[in-house]
Amino acid sequence: MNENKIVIETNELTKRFGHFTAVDHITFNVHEGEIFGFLGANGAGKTTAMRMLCGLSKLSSGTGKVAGFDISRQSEQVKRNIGYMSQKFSLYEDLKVWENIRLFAGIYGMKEKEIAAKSDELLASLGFESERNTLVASLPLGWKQKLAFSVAIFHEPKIVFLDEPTGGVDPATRRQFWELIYQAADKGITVFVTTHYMDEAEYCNRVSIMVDGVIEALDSPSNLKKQYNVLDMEEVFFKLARKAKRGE
Ligand SMILES: Nc1ncnc2c1ncn2[C@@H]1O[C@H](COP(=O)(O)OP(=O)(O)OP(=O)(O)O)[C@@H](O)[C@H]1O
Repeated sequence: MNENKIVIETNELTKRFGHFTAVDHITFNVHEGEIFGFLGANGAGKTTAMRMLCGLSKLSSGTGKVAGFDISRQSEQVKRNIGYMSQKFSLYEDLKVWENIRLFAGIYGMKEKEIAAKSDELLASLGFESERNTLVASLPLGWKQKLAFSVAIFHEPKIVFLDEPTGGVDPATRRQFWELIYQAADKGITVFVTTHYMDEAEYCNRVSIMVDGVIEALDSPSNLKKQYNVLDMEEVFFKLARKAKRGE
């Protein structure tokens, strides 16, 4: 991680839907190569904030920069420099494994030759060589998640945004997924990840915890545990999230 280089910065970032303020003046920075956990209870505003950071949703007020580009005025450049994996899934179920890789790499403007060489490498590193021609629909969920993540970083973006990437799989499969996250961070890719699993929060360099649209806490897991005088992130989260009015 390079603490001298900021790759995500927001200043009073806000999103309103009518009279309801979903994201309420949030301000924070993320460093290059950092694994940044973006936590909050259901409805806290994580997805809404992430969509603004990815250039997918207009800000109501405030400012933000991602990979050096202004998220309001340069949203196209933002999109070209990031990877995104949504909780609802980014792969086409009715396409084969290699067709998905080629499709997404093509969207990001990669050349056929480069795609062919890198997809062989990718399938080998995932141990998926024999699944090249398998329809994604028939893969187990944990495999789909690994493939979706690998596709999201195939074009080597500066930052990858992961919205609850490991929902619905067992702890061992989630740990395998986190191995991929660490490998990406080692290559200098910044990882911005939302999760409801507190064991995953422990794996992050820093985490922020959102409550009702506001960032209530932001620090490393060890500092947060000290600050709240508890033994694990589950307890930190519980202390903060129980204040939430949303979702009651
Ligand atoms: N398009 C919309 N119109 C009106 N309200 C919305 C819209 N999108 C989100 N909201 C509201 O904004 C709040 C924040 O939603 P958001 O999906 O960002 O939360 P979240 O923290 O990602 O929750 P989850 O963990 O359940 O995904 C919720 O109260 C939600 O109902």
